[in-house]
Amino acid sequence: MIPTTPATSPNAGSTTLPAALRLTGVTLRLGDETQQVTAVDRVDLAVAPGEFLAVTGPSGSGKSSLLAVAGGLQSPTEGSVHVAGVDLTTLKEHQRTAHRRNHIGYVFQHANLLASLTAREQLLLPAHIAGRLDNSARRRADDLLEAVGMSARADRRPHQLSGGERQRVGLARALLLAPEILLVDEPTSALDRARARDIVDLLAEQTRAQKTATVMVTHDTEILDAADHVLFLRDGRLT
Ligand SMILES: Nc1ncnc2c1ncn2[C@@H]1O[C@H](COP(=O)(O)OP(=O)(O)OP(=O)(O)O)[C@@H](O)[C@H]1O
Repeated sequence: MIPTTPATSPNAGSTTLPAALRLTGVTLRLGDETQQVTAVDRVDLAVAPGEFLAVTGPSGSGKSSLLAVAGGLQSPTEGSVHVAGVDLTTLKEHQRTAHRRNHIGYVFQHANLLASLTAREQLLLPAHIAGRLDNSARRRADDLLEAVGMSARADRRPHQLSGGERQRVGLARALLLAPEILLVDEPTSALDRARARDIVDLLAEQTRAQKTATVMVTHDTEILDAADHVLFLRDGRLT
């Protein structure tokens, strides 16, 4: 049986909802024996549904590593990572992939859209891959395109969209399969100030509307106010 843990979120302020994402004593060491780096160092973290957590810190502080471990893309050297009640570190590779697909949405730094697909098709692709491309997925895609203000451009391909519009599509795509957890990597690095504000406000709004447990890592200190909580990372340690 897969163990489950009903944890509450210690950094969730007034919320007492069980954490959708929980990292306990997580350490990630990278490199070989001659040159080893502790990229993530004994991190404890919990994020509840509808909570927007921002993690910031200097270059090399471990932000991307933390996100990779939280999303099950990298296994921690020590500690546990609970996603929707299941400890990823106890799963086999194929189980972890399936669990990730069902419970986690990712928003990447550069949207990572496929050049040949329209905005609507970008959203439908994860449903197709998951074998869930039905009428309800199509309706949800249209609703999400509307929510991120992209209905009028649903038939455009990435080269016909601005950087901000591509990020909006990337966010809508990440939300298509209604993930409990949304992991966001430097969403504003390719955007000007106005578009950066736009996308981070949209992230906050969608976190509440879709009740996702959202973790955003960013250098961009001007967008931190959109988050419910901000944690600082230095040398892999949360402060
Ligand atoms: N594959 C790897 N092998 C060895 N060390 C690594 C590897 N990947 C990252 N590191 C090191 O781990 C530490 C954390 O890196 P990470 O990329 O997580 O930081 P970051 O805060 O995301 O940095 P940035 O903001 O510059 O993207 C750094 O010291 C980095 O040099």
